[in-house]
Amino acid sequence: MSTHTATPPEQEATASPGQRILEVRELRKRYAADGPLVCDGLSFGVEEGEFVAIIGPSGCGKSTLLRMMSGLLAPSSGDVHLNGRRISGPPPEMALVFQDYTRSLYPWLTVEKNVRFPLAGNKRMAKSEKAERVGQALANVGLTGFEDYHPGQLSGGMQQRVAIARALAFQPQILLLDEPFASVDALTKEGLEDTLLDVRDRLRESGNTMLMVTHDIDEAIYLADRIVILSKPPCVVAEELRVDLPQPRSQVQTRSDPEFLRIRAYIHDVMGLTHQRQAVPGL
Ligand SMILES: Nc1ncnc2c1ncn2[C@@H]1O[C@H](COP(=O)(O)OP(=O)(O)OP(=O)(O)O)[C@@H](O)[C@H]1O
Repeated sequence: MSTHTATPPEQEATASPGQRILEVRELRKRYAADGPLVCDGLSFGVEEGEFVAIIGPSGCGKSTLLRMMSGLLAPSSGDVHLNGRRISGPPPEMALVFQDYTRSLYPWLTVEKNVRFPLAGNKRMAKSEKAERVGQALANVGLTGFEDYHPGQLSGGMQQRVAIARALAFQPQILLLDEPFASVDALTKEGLEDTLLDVRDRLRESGNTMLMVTHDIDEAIYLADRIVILSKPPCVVAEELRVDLPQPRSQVQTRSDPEFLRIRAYIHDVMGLTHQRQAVPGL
């Protein structure tokens, strides 16, 4: 635990009262037997319906953790349980959205076919249900009317919305997002954050859970119900914080809420980012 001095935002020590669906237990990772330890015993849980953000310093192991949680990367020790079952490969209840949408979409397929792609192999699902899911997912991200476009005809932000729609059409119980908005400009990013919150509000009743890795502290506070802060490498969980900001969130009001600013100051302190700027002589 860090030796931070700021007061933690007032909160209860326990997580929200949903059912715990994902459990990370004592995860350790070395990429090579003689290589450095990247993760050193990470443990935390995620409740059904929560939006959890994972933040930490650059290179601390956030993507490594997410890949282990999605079953794409085997831990050196420890394990991840989803719905009480140990994950040993990508589980069917999970979908992923990555930072680099240019590599996650098929440029030769239309938007509609890109979003339908993960459902295509499901022989037991009726064509009409696939069409309904694709239509609903595109509506959820505000892309109705763009079904016949190709990714190259869309802006970067729209392409990332296609990638989110594709994950949603799959109707995952849990959606994992790895720095999904890191490659878009600041204004587009705000729009995408709000798209994600809208989607989340619409799916909240069905228990949809979201877990996002980001290096952007403000983004984590704006979006999440709870934040897991990782330490410098080899990473451990430095702190878990509940974010009790009013819903629905607003880019202007939420970000200027005194509680938002207090949480941000606290996280900076936990992460050792609180610097005092020195006056430069002569300026
Ligand atoms: N495939 C790999 N083989 C060997 N080392 C790796 C591999 N992938 C990541 N690493 C190392 O693991 C450490 C953590 O990397 P990771 O990408 O998980 O961090 P991160 O917190 O997501 O970084 P960033 O914030 O910069 O995106 C780094 O030192 C990185 O060099």
